[in-house]
Amino acid sequence: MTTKKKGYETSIWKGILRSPEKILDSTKGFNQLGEKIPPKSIISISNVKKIYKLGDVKVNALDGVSFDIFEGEIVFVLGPSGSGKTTLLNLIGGIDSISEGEIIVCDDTLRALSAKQLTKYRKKRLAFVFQFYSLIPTLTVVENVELTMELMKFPQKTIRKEAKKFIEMVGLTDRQNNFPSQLSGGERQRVAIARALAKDPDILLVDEPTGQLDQDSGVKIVDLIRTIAKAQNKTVLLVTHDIEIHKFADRVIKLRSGKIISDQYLEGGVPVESNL
Ligand SMILES: Nc1ncnc2c1ncn2[C@@H]1O[C@H](COP(=O)(O)OP(=O)(O)OP(=O)(O)O)[C@@H](O)[C@H]1O
Repeated sequence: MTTKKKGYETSIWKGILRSPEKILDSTKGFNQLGEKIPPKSIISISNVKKIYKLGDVKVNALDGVSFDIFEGEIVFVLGPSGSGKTTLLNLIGGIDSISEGEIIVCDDTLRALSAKQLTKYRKKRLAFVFQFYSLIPTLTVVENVELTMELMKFPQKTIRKEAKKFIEMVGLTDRQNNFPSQLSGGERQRVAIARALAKDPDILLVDEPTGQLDQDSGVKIVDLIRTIAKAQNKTVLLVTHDIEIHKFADRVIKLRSGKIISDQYLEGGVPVESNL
C-alpha cells in the first residue's frame, strides 16, 4: 500500500526502512541549492534517569536513556511491563519531571519550562492517544472532536466542517452522531486518533493503542496511525509491548528495566525478534 503526498511516495507496509538519511531522500530534504539538509532532531533525550521513591525504596524506572528522534519518523518503543515505556512518554509529554539528564523537544528544554510553559508546550506540540481512548461518554463522535478544536480556539464557524474532515480521515463518517458507548473498541480508538489529529500536533505520543483491541482491530489502528502520520509528516512515538505491530514502525527501540537494549531501523520489513 502506498500513498502519494506532497510529491513524494511513502510505502506504508513494505518499505522500508527509513534511516534519517532515507527519510530525507524520499521527502524534501534539500535546500534551494540542491544541497542535502541534515536530519532534524525533533526529540532529543540525553542520559535520562527517572527514579521514583517509595519510602526507602527507589525504583529506577529509566536508567540512563539516550536517543534522538528525527522529524517524520515513526518510532515504536517495545518493552515488557515495567520496562519504563509509560514513564518515557510521561517525561516527553511534560507530565512528569526527570531526575537526571535532559529532554529537548522542538528546541524546548523541558526541564527549564515553568508549569504554564509546559501547558503551552503540550498544547502546541503534542497530541496523545491512550490505551483507554479517554473519550467524553456524553458527547457524540463529532462533538468529541469539536471539543478539542474549541480548546484549541479554532474559529467557531468552521469547527463542525473541520471536525467532520478528521472523522472522515479515520473512516467514521457514518458513525459521527453515535456516542462512544455505541462504538467498538477499534472505532473508539479511531475517534481518539481523529481528536489527536484535530490538534495538528508536531508529535503524536501513543500509549499501548492496541491494548484493548483484538489482533485484527489492533493492526488496523496502527496501520491507520502510520498512514495518516506519513501523509501529514507527523512524528510518532508509540510505546507498546505488542511485538506483532512492530512492522508499522520505521524504527524500533527496545527497552528493558529502564535501559535501551537495542535501537534499530527496520530494513525491508525484517521482523524484530521477540527477545524482550
Ligand atoms: N508514579 C510511580 N511511582 C512509583 N513507581 C512508579 C511510578 N510509575 C511507574 N513506576 C514504576 O516504574 C517502573 C516503570 O513503569 P512504567 O509504567 O513506565 O512501565 P511500562 O513499561 O509502561 O509498563 P506497562 O507496560 O505495564 O504499562 C515500574 O517498576 C513501575 O512500578
